[in-house]
Amino acid sequence: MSDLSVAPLASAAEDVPETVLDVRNLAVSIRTPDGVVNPVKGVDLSVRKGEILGVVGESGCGKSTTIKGVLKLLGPNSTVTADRIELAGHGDISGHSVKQMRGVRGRAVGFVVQNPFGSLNPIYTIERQFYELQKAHGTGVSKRQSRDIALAMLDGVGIVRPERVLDGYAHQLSGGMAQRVVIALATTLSPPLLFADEPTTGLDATVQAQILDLISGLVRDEGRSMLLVTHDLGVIAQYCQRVVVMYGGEVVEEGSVHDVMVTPTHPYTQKLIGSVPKPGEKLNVAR
Ligand SMILES: Nc1ncnc2c1ncn2[C@@H]1O[C@H](COP(=O)(O)OP(=O)(O)OP(=O)(O)O)[C@@H](O)[C@H]1O
Repeated sequence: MSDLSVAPLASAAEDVPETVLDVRNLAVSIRTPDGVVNPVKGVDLSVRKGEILGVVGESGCGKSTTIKGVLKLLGPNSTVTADRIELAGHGDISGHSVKQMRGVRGRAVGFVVQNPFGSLNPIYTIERQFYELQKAHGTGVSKRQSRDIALAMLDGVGIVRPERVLDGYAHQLSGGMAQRVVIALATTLSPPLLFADEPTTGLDATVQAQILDLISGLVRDEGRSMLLVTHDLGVIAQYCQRVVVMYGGEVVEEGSVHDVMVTPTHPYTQKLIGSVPKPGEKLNVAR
């Protein structure tokens, strides 16, 4: 994606939207055999109700570590600190244990990862993965009910003949289908907030657009909010209302997509925007 035409601004009715996630001064340090690294250094960000907040920046700038830090998905060799992480309906979750966070993920925050095959269990049928999710959250849903819910969820993410997918395994799915299944799983318990970390990496351009249309529809049509991590400014321009630009583990710029794209103030953002080829621009291609 390289089209930088900007998505419409939020309507006047959304002038003072509720904040569903407010992260203040998030920092992550990771102990490695070569010493301690600090990939996230005091990040502030907030997601408002009904919006898609884009987090953009070059590879290695700390985007994934930021969201994994919020969700406590980093390994035991990491330390996550924050002044606060306010999640609507849950208060400040910055002090939550890993166990408490298991109750938050799935129910309060759905997570769509970069590689769907990494989050699907290779030895369980897809049906069982839906049921395990219900069990893990103690919903009391029976196997039969879980199957019916799963069929509806798969249908909702555009999977034709969902019963075939339910009875099969992850390795039988294409990348795009697997990501649809992950999206269905991530939204089964109706979390009001979704995190999507480069959800279309490795998919071809047509499928990328289908998946992004699907997840943005889940926000637009179902009143959710989303934090969307990407390195692609075209995706930010097309799908997000506000954007946070990260560089070297810090937020260097934040604002409406329109303002940041049209009048970027930070030199890194200016370079990032300047590096996107414009339609009709002559490219220097080596022969
Ligand atoms: N477990 C780890 N051990 C050592 N370094 C790590 C670890 N996890 C992350 N890092 C480092 O932290 C930095 C930020 O990584 P992160 O994956 O958050 O970047 P990113 O912006 O999401 O990049 P990408 O777009 O490539 O996914 C990188 O320099 C990475 O090498």
